[in-house]
Formats: sequence, C-alpha cells, structure tokens
Amino acid sequence: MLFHVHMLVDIPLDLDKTYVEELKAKEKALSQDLQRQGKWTHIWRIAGQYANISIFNVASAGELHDILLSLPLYPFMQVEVTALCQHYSSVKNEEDAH
Ligand SMILES: O=C(O)C[C@H]1C=CC(=O)O1
Repeated sequence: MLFHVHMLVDIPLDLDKTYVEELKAKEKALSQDLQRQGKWTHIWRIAGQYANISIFNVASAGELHDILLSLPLYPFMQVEVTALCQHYSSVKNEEDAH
C-alpha cells in the first residue's frame, strides 16, 4: 500500500543542541535503512520549510503507523497521511500501487 506523508518538524529552540543532533542522526539512519528496505520510497524537502513530503510503500496502515511512531523526531512532528491507490489514467505498472 502506498501512502503520501507530510511531516512538519518543530523542535523547541531551548532543547539541548547535542540531544537534537543525536535525534537527527538517529532519524537519518532509520530513514535511510527504511529507504534501503524499499519501504520509504521517496523523501523530498519542501523548499523553505523544515518539512518533507514522503512516499511509503508498506503492507498496511498499521505498519505505517508503527514506522511513524518509531521515528526519533516523531514527538516534534505534525504528520498528515494520505492513502494512495492506482489512478485509472496512470501508465505506471500496477505493482507500484500494491
Ligand atoms: O528532516 C526531516 O524532514 C525530518 C526527518 C525525516 C527524515 C529525516 O531524516 O528527518
């Protein structure tokens, strides 16, 4: 199942800088691991914002939920999820939508 996910990050300015850098390093490592597994298939920075648009290809909404809540920066994120399905006009292989 494909999901479009919008993540807006808002880290309090008074949080310990070293702790924040550790969280970001852990987040990057987990994100890249999930990308290599093919579960986090796209991640794009939204220009001018501490936010990203991502595409996840996972087995279920439950799996996506577990991934999102496991992200080290999750406590500082607003997350919006949109489930995607094949558009009848798409020429892309249907495998992408399953
Ligand atoms: O920077 C972000 O957009 C938040 C988060 C998502 C992946 C990652 O490495 O950090």
